[in-house]
Amino acid sequence: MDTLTRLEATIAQRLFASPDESYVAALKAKGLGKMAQKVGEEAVETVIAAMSGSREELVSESADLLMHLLVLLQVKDVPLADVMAELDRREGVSGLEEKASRSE
Ligand SMILES: N=c1c2ncn([C@@H]3O[C@H](COP(=O)(O)OP(=O)(O)OP(=O)(O)O)[C@@H](O)[C@H]3O)c2ncn1[C@@H]1O[C@H](COP(=O)(O)O)[C@@H](O)[C@H]1O
Repeated sequence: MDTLTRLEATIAQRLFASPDESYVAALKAKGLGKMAQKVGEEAVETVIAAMSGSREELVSESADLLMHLLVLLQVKDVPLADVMAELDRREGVSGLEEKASRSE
């Protein structure tokens, strides 16, 4: 099982833990608005790290971003597999476009 899939399963469990014991449960208790806001904040921090931070900061902020995105997807009942399928679909589409442009 890959890291994101494992983390998705952990988050699914922790959403029902006590907010006193779990960051994920505490975030959920703050509501959808706060969960969405965190994705925005972590995205901005990732951009700042890319523009003016170290490689280490970029890795760390990217991890925060992916983790908070997984929380948001989970509470919106969107499995990570659906996002992966969309990426696979695009890869297929762009592969076809590439083939078509080569045969022109
Ligand atoms: N990967 C993470 C992870 N990445 C970041 N964070 C938390 O995300 C928060 C982000 O920090 P911020 O300074 O942006 O947020 P904050 O200090 O809480 O401030 P606010 O803006 O929310 O008020 C920190 O509190 C980190 O501890 C994470 N918390 C948990 N996980 C994973 O989620 C699993 C479940 O965690 P629990 O729910 O705590 O059991 C863990 O096993 C980990 O694998």
